[in-house]
Amino acid sequence: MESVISVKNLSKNYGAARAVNNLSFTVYKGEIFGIIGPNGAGKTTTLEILEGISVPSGGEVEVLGLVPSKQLRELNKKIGVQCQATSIQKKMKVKEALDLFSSFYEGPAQKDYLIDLLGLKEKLNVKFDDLSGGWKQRVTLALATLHEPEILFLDEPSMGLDPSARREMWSLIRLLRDRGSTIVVTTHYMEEAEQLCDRVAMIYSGQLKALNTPHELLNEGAADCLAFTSAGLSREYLLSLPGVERVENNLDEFKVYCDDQQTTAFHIFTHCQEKGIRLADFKFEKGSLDDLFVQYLEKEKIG
Ligand SMILES: Nc1ncnc2c1ncn2[C@@H]1O[C@H](COP(=O)(O)OP(=O)(O)OP(=O)(O)O)[C@@H](O)[C@H]1O
Repeated sequence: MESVISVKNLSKNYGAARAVNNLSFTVYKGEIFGIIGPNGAGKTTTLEILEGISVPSGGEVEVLGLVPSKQLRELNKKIGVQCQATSIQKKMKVKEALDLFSSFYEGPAQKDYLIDLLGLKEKLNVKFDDLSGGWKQRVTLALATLHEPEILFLDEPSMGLDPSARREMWSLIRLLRDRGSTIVVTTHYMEEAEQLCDRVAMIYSGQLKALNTPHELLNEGAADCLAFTSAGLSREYLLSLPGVERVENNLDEFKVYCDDQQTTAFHIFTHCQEKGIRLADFKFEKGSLDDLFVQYLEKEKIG
């Protein structure tokens, strides 16, 4: 596999605060690489260093064989960065924005192709500010892709989109990947990481906590859970059962994360039978990346 981004022992300090702390990873050509983490984890800072917008405090970064902080002009010809919707003039029409951005690039910009691919034809004469959130994201995606970048950087590309617009956005991102771009994407949405990304780096407090395919991350670490409703069971009782790692509840709705669903279910059923406690909507659920993420955060708090 060809490496297109190499990050070794990267750190970034803001005064005494460490936004990124000894981070190392490699991104391979043609993959959708996700960076996930809670607010303040260091996702945007990492992305900005890769894009050459921010200078690292320590470590080594190479993007397509270039050092972003020193070779920005060359890098900008090869990478695409999705800008925030707020950075486009509100009154500018979609067509005008596409023309303006195309004029920044020397080579033949693939404007017409992108208009077709992203279905922008019907919106060309609409002012940017009159577009819905989903359409704004499509336009900023097109603007970042006009020069057929080798790597496309997307910071929270589906932030604020409804579930159907989010799915459409994923399809578009996959199309761009299938056309040959490598995609680096940050996200808060674990479902997005699970559905969209080929590999995912989980970061917390600027440090890498896990890096793998979503499937392997789940196999390695995510606890499965039992979900049910019961007015007669307490959180304390459930936490006292062997093999139970965590209990989430909202009034009488419970999620019990455990290492062996069968055994834990057996304990709960036996207890409820003996005490005459009613259980409803009992389900065996697979762990998700969301669950895995909460597990990491809880371990971190305890540690
Ligand atoms: N320009 C700056 N000056 C000082 N501190 C900063 C600056 N930019 C980021 N930070 C701090 O660095 C840490 C990482 O911020 P960053 O924006 O990279 O996190 P993030 O994972 O992208 O968060 P979010 O999901 O909220 O966007 C935070 O504690 C943040 O407050």
